[in-house]
Amino acid sequence: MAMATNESEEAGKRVQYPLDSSSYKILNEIGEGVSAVVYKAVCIPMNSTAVAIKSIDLDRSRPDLDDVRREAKTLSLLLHPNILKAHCSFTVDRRLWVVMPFMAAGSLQSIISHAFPNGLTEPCIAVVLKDTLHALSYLHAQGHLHRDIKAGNILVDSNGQIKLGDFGVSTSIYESTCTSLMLTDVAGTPYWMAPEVIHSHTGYSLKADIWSFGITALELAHGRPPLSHLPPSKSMMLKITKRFRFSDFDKYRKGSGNKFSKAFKDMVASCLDQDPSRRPTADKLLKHPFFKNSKGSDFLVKNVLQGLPSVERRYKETKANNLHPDGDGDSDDDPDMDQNVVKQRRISGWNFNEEGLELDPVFPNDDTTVKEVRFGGETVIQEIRDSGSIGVEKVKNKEAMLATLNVLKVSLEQELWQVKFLVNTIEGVDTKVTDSQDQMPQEISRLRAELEYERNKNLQLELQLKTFNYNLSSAPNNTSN
Ligand SMILES: Nc1ncnc2c1ncn2[C@@H]1O[C@H](COP(=O)(O)OP(=O)(O)OP(=O)(O)O)[C@@H](O)[C@H]1O
Repeated sequence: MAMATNESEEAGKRVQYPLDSSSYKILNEIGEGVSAVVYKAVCIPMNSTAVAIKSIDLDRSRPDLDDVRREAKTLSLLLHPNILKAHCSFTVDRRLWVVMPFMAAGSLQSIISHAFPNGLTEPCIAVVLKDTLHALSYLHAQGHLHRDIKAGNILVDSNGQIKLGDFGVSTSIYESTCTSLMLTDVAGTPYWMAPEVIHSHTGYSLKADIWSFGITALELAHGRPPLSHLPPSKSMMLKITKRFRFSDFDKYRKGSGNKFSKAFKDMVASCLDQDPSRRPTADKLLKHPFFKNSKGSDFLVKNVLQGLPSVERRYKETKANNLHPDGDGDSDDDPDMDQNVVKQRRISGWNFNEEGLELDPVFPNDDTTVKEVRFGGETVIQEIRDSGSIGVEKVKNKEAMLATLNVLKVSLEQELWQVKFLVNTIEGVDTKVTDSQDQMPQEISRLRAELEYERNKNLQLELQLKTFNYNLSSAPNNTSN
């Protein structure tokens, strides 16, 4: 496939980056997406300038090829200091190489997951989000939706400069076949998707980016997006069936009620309005009091980037941790990582956290003979190891608890299925995606079975959510709207 672009502009001058792979020397792997690997490399004929190369597997992303073309086209037309513009792109065997400026600190997602697991402070969030809004305001003025706003797509360079990247699913409302400037296809990453993108019969428009922007604000504040403890399909369901309220997410972190300023909460809440027409535009958000005293990029360097390991080192550590969650990863020279590992090894059980709809790890204290399970602040199961008996204590609101636990059960079953699928894939058991004609029927029936499985689970889930919502609305002290 012949597909090559060369669009780089530096300091007002057009700079031609070479369109052949031999001009680049790959140094390290620094990230990976669904069907792409990102490398740090140098461009040899350009005084060995550092670049990032996103190498997209065209076979694995075949259905997304239009996205790839769209990304190249979109980027070639945009020029803004807060938008990451590719230097060039060309094909290498069955892969598309997109050569980009190297953003030395990597993505905000990689930064928070490594160094700020509980989120950034508000002044740091304001710096990041303000520049993201500048990029969004420009994009929207050009009639473009980004459609994948999230911390993983906000990149930072060593000077603390912020750039919005990854235009894989972005699109122009003017290219849409609808006359009402509305789109109808589902694109983006589930946790950050606006409800109308998932569900609406009437389509969605620029305000879908504003929803994702609000979710990104929460992601930066908490270290992860809301509902991310659920598998993606379920987070979508919850978003559709239950109004998402900022206060819901605020409860996730114990004692965090006063953690955020009124201005921050107000700004996020306005982005997360279920009604897209009531969400502010990017331009209006820029005038919000939350951004009034926003600091500059130096502040980010001092408070976030200083002391941060390189993006390649962070990626290596994350990969090692994912491969060896029991701590056999490459952590020899990092005491913080060792501590983490010790913690992970010492988890003795899980407590169900009703408010967060998730499991909290239990760290054993040395003389524990009693292992308890708590629900809604109450001990409901006490295991006394000496006698070997398990006692079920007070169970308040049994039905609601059962419905919630059933939702959790389905979630765990799905995760178990995903783990099995991964194990099979790694072991090479009948899960290889293949192009070969004679293996296609086998592949189709496998996919059919997978689809059937997902459909059944979703049906089950819908039923459970109905019961759950019914129980909530019929509870005597119900205050939800
Ligand atoms: N230009 C760049 N400079 C430095 N690091 C980069 C650059 N582009 C990407 N990265 C790193 O690579 C990681 C993966 O990027 P990529 O765009 O492939 O995936 P993603 O956006 O996280 O996932 P996906 O696009 O599949 O949803 C990023 O999180 C970031 O840390």
